[in-house]
Amino acid sequence: PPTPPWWSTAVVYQVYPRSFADSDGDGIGDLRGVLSHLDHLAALGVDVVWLSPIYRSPQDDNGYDISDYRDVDPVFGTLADLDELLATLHARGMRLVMDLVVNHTSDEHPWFVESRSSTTNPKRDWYVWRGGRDGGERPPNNWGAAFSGPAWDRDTTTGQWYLHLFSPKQPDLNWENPEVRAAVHEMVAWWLDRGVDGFRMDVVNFVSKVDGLPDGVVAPGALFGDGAPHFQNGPRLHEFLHELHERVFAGRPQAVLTVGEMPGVTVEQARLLTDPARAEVDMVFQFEHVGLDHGRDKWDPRPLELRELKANLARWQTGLADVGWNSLYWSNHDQPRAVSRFGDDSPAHRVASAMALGTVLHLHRGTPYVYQGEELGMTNAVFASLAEHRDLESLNHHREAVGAGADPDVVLAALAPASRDNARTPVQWTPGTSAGFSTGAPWIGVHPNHVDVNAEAARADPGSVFHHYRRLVELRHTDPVVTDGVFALLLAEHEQVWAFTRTTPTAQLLVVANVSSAPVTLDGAELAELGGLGGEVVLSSGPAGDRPAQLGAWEARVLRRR
Ligand SMILES: O=C(CO[C@H]1O[C@H](CO)[C@@H](O)[C@H](O)[C@H]1O)[C@@H](O)[C@H](O)[C@H](O)CO
Repeated sequence: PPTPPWWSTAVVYQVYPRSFADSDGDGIGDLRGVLSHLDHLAALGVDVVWLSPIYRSPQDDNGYDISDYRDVDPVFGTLADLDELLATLHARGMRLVMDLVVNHTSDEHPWFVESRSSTTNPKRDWYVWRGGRDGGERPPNNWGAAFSGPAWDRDTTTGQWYLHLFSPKQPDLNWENPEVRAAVHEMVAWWLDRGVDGFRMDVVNFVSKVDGLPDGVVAPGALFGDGAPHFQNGPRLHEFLHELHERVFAGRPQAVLTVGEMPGVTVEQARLLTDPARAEVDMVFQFEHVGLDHGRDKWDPRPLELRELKANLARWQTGLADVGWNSLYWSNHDQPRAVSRFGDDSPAHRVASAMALGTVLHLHRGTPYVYQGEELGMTNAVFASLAEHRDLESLNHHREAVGAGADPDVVLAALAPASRDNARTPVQWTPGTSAGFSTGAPWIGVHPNHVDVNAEAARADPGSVFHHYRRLVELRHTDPVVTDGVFALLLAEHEQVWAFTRTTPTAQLLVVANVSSAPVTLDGAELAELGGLGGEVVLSSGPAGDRPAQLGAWEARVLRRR
């Protein structure tokens, strides 16, 4: 059988540089800050660092708006710092995955500066320009942007409209133009020549838009049409990804990891996108499981049903069992903190629930991604005012909702569980000032619970979330069942227990976790379905001792069956 790709046994750690560690006291994390904490990552045992954008950027969307792809923004450091980080990671046997943001650039990127300068500029067609409706007075279609408002802005220079699925300072590139794709290929090759080991591709399934850019459906009460059906997973996506693979990744000395961030991608599409025979991407970030607690939208929460969550991840497991590969994540810089959203972040259950969530996710089949601070059980922010928020998505939503007549306090309350700022508070290294993140004033508030929740305390406590995650990483590195075992969900209807097996021809692991804050006793039928709770305990977050049918609150066990 073909040798499995290196990343099939890897665990990826996501660094959001702005909030990881600040080395120069300006209150903003930077590359030397990452360098100064590599011991932490090495102790955790992770194999790959995914670095959110550090490129030159006006920072309208914290770096996801790039004005120079081949340089590092001074707020994060220099190219030399990045080269040093890359060399140091490699020397420690770790790899570096960069963020590739090429659905759009910054409006301050020279490409766009040229493109907007005149309708005859050679780079005009590098972006998506249209005349507009009603003699140019109204946008070309009714699409809304991801960060509120219309997806089009009218440019004063030529009076034409340009498309921006995100902020007006993030104009979409026109991937229909082969010059654009060639420029992207060259830039990606430039980074690979510098030795980077892969790319997380930002909203890469948005690059192919449907011809004619038709209007979207306007949901009841919505201000704009939903353009997603016309720009997600578009008609030429597979072609563009395969071309990028063939032109840039194929035949490289280093085996490159590629993961496509793909809101709206389905299992069926992922079977094609991640099929090695099709040479498109290695894995995708799907969004279904991080949308189960959304009502109308992310600001309209609805209760999360465990059965739905289990069933969703199981569907991706079985869907990619014979072809392709899954990525596994609870959170990232766009999602609330895992323990607050899926666990119980009260002092009584924070540690156990963080461990249980880590256990069930890391024992699924696929490549796990750990978001900075998840290994410490960091929790959602506790902002008391709008002034403490920083993320344009949250601030724009508040302005738009209040502008449409909503009560400001009600909207502020809706930000609390869902805002991306929850993931962006500084990493808590110590119980000291600013949690050891910076000697200056942090760009966003440090969580007050850092006095207890911090890396220093976690590293010193063998029973901490940190050491549980370290053991999960170790298990993935040492036990082939974790990478290869066929997944089978058990007790699918149980409202508290998440149980499944991973089976190879010669071995089997049973994973069983109580993902609730109340103890649970399994009845005879349930125990029978599990084949009992016996077996060698490979990993457990609960108290030792033989309790054949009980699981404490948030208790997780990994048992070797054979
Ligand atoms: O799907 C995306 C794309 O995110 C990527 O693309 C965005 C634009 O580059 C960027 O803001 C994000 O940080 C990056 O991860 C998010 O916008 C998501 O829908 C939203 O944040 C959930 O509320």
